[in-house]
Amino acid sequence: MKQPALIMSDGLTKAYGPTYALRDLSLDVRQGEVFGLLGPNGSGKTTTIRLWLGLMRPTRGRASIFGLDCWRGGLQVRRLVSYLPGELRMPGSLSGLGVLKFLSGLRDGEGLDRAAAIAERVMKLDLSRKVRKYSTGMKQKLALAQAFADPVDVLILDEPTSALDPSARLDVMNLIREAKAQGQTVIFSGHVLSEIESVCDRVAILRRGRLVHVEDMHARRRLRMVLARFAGEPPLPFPEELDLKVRGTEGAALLLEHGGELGPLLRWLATVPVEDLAIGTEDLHTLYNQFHGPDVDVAEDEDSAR
Ligand SMILES: Nc1ncnc2c1ncn2[C@@H]1O[C@H](COP(=O)(O)OP(=O)(O)OP(=O)(O)O)[C@@H](O)[C@H]1O
Repeated sequence: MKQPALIMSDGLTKAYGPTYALRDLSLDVRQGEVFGLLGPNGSGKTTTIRLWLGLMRPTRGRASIFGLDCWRGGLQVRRLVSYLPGELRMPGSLSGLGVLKFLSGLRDGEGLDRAAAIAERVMKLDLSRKVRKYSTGMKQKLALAQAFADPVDVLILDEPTSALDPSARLDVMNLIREAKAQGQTVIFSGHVLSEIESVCDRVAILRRGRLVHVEDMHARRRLRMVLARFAGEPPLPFPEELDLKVRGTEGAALLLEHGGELGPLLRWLATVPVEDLAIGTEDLHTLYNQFHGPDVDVAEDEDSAR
């Protein structure tokens, strides 16, 4: 069953003079899902997040979260949502624990024990050290510990792993899975496709301020790519019940997309003259490259805001 929409955006637009940072975003995020925002630098991810948090006023359109208008109800929205900004500023004179006390104090101290536990046990931080002596990655870990501990239903994380080493990245993916298991909705932006692939329920791809694609990752994980070289002509048309489509050719082989069950496909393959066969999955890179690969013509996006 589809979850109800938690965040609704309708024609959401932000322009700076003649430049669109975001244009006509109509997109819903459902309650309880892990939602990824993907796109190259400057594609509008942070703008989307800041509009959803009511940190800036839309030029046109609107967004709501929990039914509250994100801009007019911004203060309330920010009480209900935990936000990890892409650029962190922390008072360097405080210790790690001091920062957690300060941040959790904004929510009446709730979440401090959990934040300290995540920071020490998962992120392996020394909370007695002054934050000015923390590395960039350590500061990001500290802020993440607080974000995951906040007693809220929604987490919005702007590039949460940008400064982290590979093992800390895995820890963050596990914390996102735990958050989802507890019923929280998690939205995060990023550039590491494998991370997004591993945890997201759905992914939105942005290009130059426009939403160009939304992918259901569950359907994608079920999708199989079949590379088959047939003796003679390929046995077209394929039986309808197989859910098999031709994606293209690779040399003498056909590249097929298969969305159905494996059993019927294998049984059918045993009845046709296949000379060579490979079955695999398709990673998110292939999809991303359809919108951002070297062959993509972006000239059609070059509109002015006026
Ligand atoms: N204050 C501003 N004034 C003018 N243009 C801005 C301003 N803030 C953002 N922009 C522009 O809006 C566009 C979208 O920026 P945004 O920060 O949303 O991108 P992003 O996808 O988050 O990028 P990154 O991956 O680098 O964080 C960019 O072209 C950027 O230059």
